[in-house]
Amino acid sequence: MPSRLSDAFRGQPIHPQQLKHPDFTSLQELPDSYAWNQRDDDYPSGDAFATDQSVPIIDLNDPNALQGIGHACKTWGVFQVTNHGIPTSLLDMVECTSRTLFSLPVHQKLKAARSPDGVSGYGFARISSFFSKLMWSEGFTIVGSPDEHFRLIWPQDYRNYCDVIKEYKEEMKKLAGRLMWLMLGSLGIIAKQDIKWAGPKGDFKEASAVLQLNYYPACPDPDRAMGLAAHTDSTLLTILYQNSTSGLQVLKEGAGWVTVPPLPGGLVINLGDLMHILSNGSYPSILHRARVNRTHHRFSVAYLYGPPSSVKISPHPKLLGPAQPPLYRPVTWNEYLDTKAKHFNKALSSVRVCVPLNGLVDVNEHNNSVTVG
Ligand SMILES: C=C1C[C@]23C[C@@]1(O)CC[C@H]2[C@@]12CCC[C@@](C)(C(=O)O1)[C@H]2[C@@H]3C(=O)O
Ligand SMILES: O=C(O)CCC(=O)C(=O)O
Ligand SMILES: [Fe+2]
Repeated sequence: MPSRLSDAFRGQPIHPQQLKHPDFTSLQELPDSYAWNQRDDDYPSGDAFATDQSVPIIDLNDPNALQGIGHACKTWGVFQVTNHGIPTSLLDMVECTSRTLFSLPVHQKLKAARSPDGVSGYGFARISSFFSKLMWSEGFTIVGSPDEHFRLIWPQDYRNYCDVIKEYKEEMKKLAGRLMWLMLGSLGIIAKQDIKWAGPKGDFKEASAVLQLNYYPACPDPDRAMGLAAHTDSTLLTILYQNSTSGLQVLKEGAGWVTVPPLPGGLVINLGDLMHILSNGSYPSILHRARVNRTHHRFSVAYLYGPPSSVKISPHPKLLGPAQPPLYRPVTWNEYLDTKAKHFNKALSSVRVCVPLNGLVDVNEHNNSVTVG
């Protein structure tokens, strides 16, 4: 099992045909390979339902933010934050970098193409291989430093772009650490020593992260196209910046697909599968997708946040008891990414512990170490 994030997909290369990239600007109508039918997506499709429910908005300066976050995590698995401390100028600069990158001619972007078994670089979303139709989007994944790839794209002036990305990642890391403590606090986990990997200062210094730049070109037939198909993130949490064009939708039980409207200066926080595991199933990971727009391009930037590569995430001992056995076996982020690359939306159930009728807890698949009587 590879231990570095950049090697996560060595065993699951993407088929070369899925790496070909069209020039979206030259397409006047939607090619059949991009036209989705309901059966191409496993989940309820069509327009977002008319609903009066909306994703919670939490003001991080509010003294009641912790309670609000706890409620949002339990009932939604997603919320938006304001007063998060990330300067608007930095959000603008990242959007501008992304806009400049995706506006380049395809042959230029392909100089930094993601390799079939790699994580970093330009290409389709990793989940594309699970769908028979193509997604109306382009992505650029950054693991560690963007230098190597940006130098291939902008040989003269890559440094300024790299600096923007580095600053953005640093600011996101601080915010993610803060959100981690709020989420953990809302679960009743408050002591620094309860999460060893938070480090001596409790700043989650060794945490891992991946930055994903997404671009959704304007689309001649948006109702039949799909920007990014329904998925949960494999992360602990994801901090998503979206520009002023809406497109993000989340699936809420009882309400269907709910659009998450862009909030000026706001950021969307998605709970990922690892947080679901850590909370022993009490916080859901949110199923979400991105739709596209007839006249407007859309950009989003996802900061995908997980534990240090060597750390196994498991249901937190503070949440367990005789009546609350662990529902999931321990996994590192890399092991989970490998499982996700094989099983996609069945990944969570494939790391779920089987609870037989005799009350003994056993674990399925690769792990044979946990038996709780
Ligand atoms: C660390 C990762 C999470 C991610 C797969 C990846 O290796 C790098 C890209 C991430 C992303 C972004 C778009 C949606 C997603 C499902 C995908 O296909 O690639 C996520 C992956 C994930 O969270 O599992
Ligand atoms: O573009 C969006 O709104 C969603 C992006 C996303 O889900 C992701 O990058 O994981
Ligand atoms: Fe996502």
